[in-house]
Amino acid sequence: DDGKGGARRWTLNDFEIGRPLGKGKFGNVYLAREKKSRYIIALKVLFKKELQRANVEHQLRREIEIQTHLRHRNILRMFGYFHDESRVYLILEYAPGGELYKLLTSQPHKHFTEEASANYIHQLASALSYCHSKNVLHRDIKPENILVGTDGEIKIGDFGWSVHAPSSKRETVCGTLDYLPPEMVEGRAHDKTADIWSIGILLYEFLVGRPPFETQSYNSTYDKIMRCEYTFPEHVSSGARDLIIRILKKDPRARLPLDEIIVHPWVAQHVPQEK
Ligand SMILES: COCCOc1ccc2cc1OCC(=O)N(C)CCCNCc1c[nH]c3ncnc(c13)N2
Repeated sequence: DDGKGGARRWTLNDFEIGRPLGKGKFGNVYLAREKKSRYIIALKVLFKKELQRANVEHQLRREIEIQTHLRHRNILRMFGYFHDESRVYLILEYAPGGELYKLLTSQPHKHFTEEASANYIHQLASALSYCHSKNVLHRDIKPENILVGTDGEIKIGDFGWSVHAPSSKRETVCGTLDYLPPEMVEGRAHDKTADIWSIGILLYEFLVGRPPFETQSYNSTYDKIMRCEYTFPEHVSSGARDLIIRILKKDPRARLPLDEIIVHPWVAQHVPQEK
């Protein structure tokens, strides 16, 4: 053991496995406790066969490399990993609040208050600003990948698609288009401004309860994203509309930069500034 805890050789024997926290694409996440320290963690178990079948081992290596080096209160820590003959295990910070989208759908009106939304966006923008300062893009920011820690702070979790900037990686866009900016929908080159777009989508979804371009079909969502066409329900305040309009610009260079999102008047009025 190198005493740093990060580089030591962990094995499954070092942990007591608790209840499942959720089922993912390539494996499940379990509550677990490291036996010696009694430290509670989340253990994500991935099956090597599944990873090989989907040809994502390189992506997982990149994700482990990235996430083990990121340190930010709003980014889910990855303390380390190990593997046996059939599985890869990720040792992760445990987020007791679970998935943010479950919190969103359990709200009485299916959307967060303006105060909660402003605090979440402030935390997301500072986490992304930190990632961008390390030249890391996230590229897959959606409520399913955001977890809730103790006393309600949020943690960006799944880094399944993060890459180093700039990138024109044309990974097959599986799943929803809702969070992708026009340049990624068209598979063109994208950079850090793609993450800024998805923060605008998330802010709209926190306030309204659904993403702005959601429709019944892939094609009509595609068209609305390309036309940047969306409307606000009347309960959304003018301050929140102003911020969203300044973020959801089709031209990536016109989008409000992260450090201006953090100090936007609508955010500042809801977030205690000493953070
Ligand atoms: C390649 O993988 C990279 C890391 O991906 C993840 C890290 C941590 C995760 C989930 C991750 O991916 C998504 C996923 O597997 N699910 C959808 C399963 C259930 C969601 N989590 C439930 C959950 C509740 N309290 C938690 N505290 C910490 N981590 C959690 C959770 N989940």
